[in-house]
Amino acid sequence: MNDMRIVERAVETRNIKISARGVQVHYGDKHALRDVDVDILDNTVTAFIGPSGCGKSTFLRCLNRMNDTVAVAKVSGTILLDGEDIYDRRVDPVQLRAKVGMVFQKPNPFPKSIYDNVAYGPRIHGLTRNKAELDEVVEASLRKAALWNEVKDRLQEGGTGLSGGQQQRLCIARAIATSPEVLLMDEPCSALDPIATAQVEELIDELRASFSVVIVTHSMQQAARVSQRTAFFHLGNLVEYGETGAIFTKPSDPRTESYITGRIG
Ligand SMILES: Nc1ncnc2c1ncn2[C@@H]1O[C@H](COP(=O)(O)OP(=O)(O)OP(=O)(O)O)[C@@H](O)[C@H]1O
Repeated sequence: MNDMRIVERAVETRNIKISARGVQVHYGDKHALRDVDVDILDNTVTAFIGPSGCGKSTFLRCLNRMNDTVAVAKVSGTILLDGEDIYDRRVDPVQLRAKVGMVFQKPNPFPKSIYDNVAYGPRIHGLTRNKAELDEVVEASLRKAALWNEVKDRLQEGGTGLSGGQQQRLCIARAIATSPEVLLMDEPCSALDPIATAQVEELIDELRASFSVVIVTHSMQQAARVSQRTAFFHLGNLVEYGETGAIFTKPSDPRTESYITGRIG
């Protein structure tokens, strides 16, 4: 019986990709995030939900040190990626962001060709040795992002000339071209129509085979459709975290229940 418990614990430990403890964020005097503890699992889609201003994006941005770029932001606590402290002085945030990629709310392709958008990360991180290898990475990333068939004959055309949904898939291809271990998505479908949204949701489900995906969403239907784990934030606190099905069907905190039934929002 004891042996059994040891085996179960070992499996759980191996599956933790990011472990956050006591994370606090201040923007000047504003205490935006309070004492957040959470373990994010590998090969899992984790959704962050909660009312506007509750700190979802703030916490997401802690996970690849994007808050470093906000002068007034002060982050404390511990965040481990595979057991390594990402806020350790020796960690280069640019290298970290290649491992923990990010896709933003509004598609933001660079004013470069479709090819160069995807090749950008592998080039700056020196991930390929020659043009043939780079071509392979570009093609593989565009295929994973379900965009290859639509753009393969116009790779030298500008990325900004694509439709909104295609641009967002191009940004996903750009983010996955550096072979990240975690992909952070901040409301990735909010600028997309229902068809493009469905394509990106399908893609998210496929991407979890390769890495851990964390998505901030205002849509509870989307959280229920794409995620296996859900974290509910309220007024800077992580109120409840667990299996998505359980959070939506039998939340344990009354604040979660009020939010998912539409009483607070
Ligand atoms: N750069 C900033 N400077 C000052 N305050 C900020 C900054 N970014 C966020 N905040 C504040 O921190 C709190 C949390 O914001 P955050 O963007 O994380 O919330 P959110 O849950 O993602 O909201 P939304 O769903 O509206 O995007 C809010 O009160 C917000 O006003």
